[in-house]
Amino acid sequence: MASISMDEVQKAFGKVIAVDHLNLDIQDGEFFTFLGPSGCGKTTTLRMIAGFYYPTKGVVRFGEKDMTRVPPEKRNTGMVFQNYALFPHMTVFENVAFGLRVRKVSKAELKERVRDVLQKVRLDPYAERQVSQLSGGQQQRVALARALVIEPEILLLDEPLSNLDAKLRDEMRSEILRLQKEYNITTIYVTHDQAEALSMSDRIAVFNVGVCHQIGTPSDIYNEPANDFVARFIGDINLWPVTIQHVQQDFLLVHIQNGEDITELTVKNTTLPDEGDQEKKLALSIRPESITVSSQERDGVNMIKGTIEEVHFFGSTIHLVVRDGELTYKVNTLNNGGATSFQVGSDAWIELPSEQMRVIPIVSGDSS
Ligand SMILES: Nc1ncnc2c1ncn2[C@@H]1O[C@H](COP(=O)(O)OP(=O)(O)OP(=O)(O)O)[C@@H](O)[C@H]1O
Repeated sequence: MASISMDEVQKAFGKVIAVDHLNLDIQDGEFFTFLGPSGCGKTTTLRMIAGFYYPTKGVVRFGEKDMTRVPPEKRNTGMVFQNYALFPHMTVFENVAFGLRVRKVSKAELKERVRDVLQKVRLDPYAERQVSQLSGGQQQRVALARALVIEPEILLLDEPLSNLDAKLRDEMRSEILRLQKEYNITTIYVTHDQAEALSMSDRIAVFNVGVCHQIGTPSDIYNEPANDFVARFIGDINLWPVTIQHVQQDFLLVHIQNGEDITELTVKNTTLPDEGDQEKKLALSIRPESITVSSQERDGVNMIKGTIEEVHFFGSTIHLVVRDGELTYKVNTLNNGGATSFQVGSDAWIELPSEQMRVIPIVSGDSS
């Protein structure tokens, strides 16, 4: 096993800065995900860890060892590529054995190690099949077996499930997690799929345009997004430009513009961003499931009367859009029977709990 650190890493391709000022510490045995939209620098970062690219600036370490300019074959990393990169006309056995032959492992040991890993990925009955005769999911398992057979210290997975249909993807997610725990191997997983990242990872790094915006556990990232980019990229969210009117010991008084009017809300003080970030433009954020809704009149702090504009029925949950003047609120509520009283055009009382709202810096130039 190995820990990985990246210290002030930059990678430039000519004038394109693919990754900048990257600082990461990945623990031994951790399942760590790089998440972000297309072109944000995830693959470039993974390739710097694999050694396919060397950084333009900064240092990459495995444990205490400086690996910045060590070639890939001397790194002991196993990589699974998006398109699997298998040899289609070779058998499953030969594909998996390839890395061991390159490493001049004895015949007997090779046979044993390939058989063992094929069993672990549940492909032993297919050892003599040609790869071109396998399904997508089976090919994915061959790619995993090929990466694992060399007993790497670090497993690198680049969007490994993106070519599979939804059902197979679910199956392979569990399979990858099972193997990762069984081998107890430090794993880096690249994806643009937030559900995949949230459900699989110990920790996630969220990237956009070459910059890492936040590193944290799935619940940190979801519940306490560092800025509007992270908030918007992960899950659904209500976001409005906000001004802070008054800071009290426990509470902030904030204003959001509602057409010509102002909506005044009370927010728990602990959600104020760090001092440096308070210089930036700020947004108020709250998840749709954190807003409570009733079709009965209610009183209370941060209670808003609105009109239901949209109702989307999902079975276990109901998603509403509630309008008050120029502002709309996305509200997700559990279907507990009574929820059928939510009709388009009828009144609704929504409450924005003060401890569920966060004031976050706007970094993406768009807070709508
Ligand atoms: N070999 C290269 N030469 C020039 N530019 C590159 C090269 N590789 C990547 N880039 C650029 O660097 C940026 C980051 O690319 P990267 O492949 O790391 O993104 P990504 O997040 O993995 O995207 P995707 O999910 O689409 O694979 C992009 O702007 C890309 O065009």
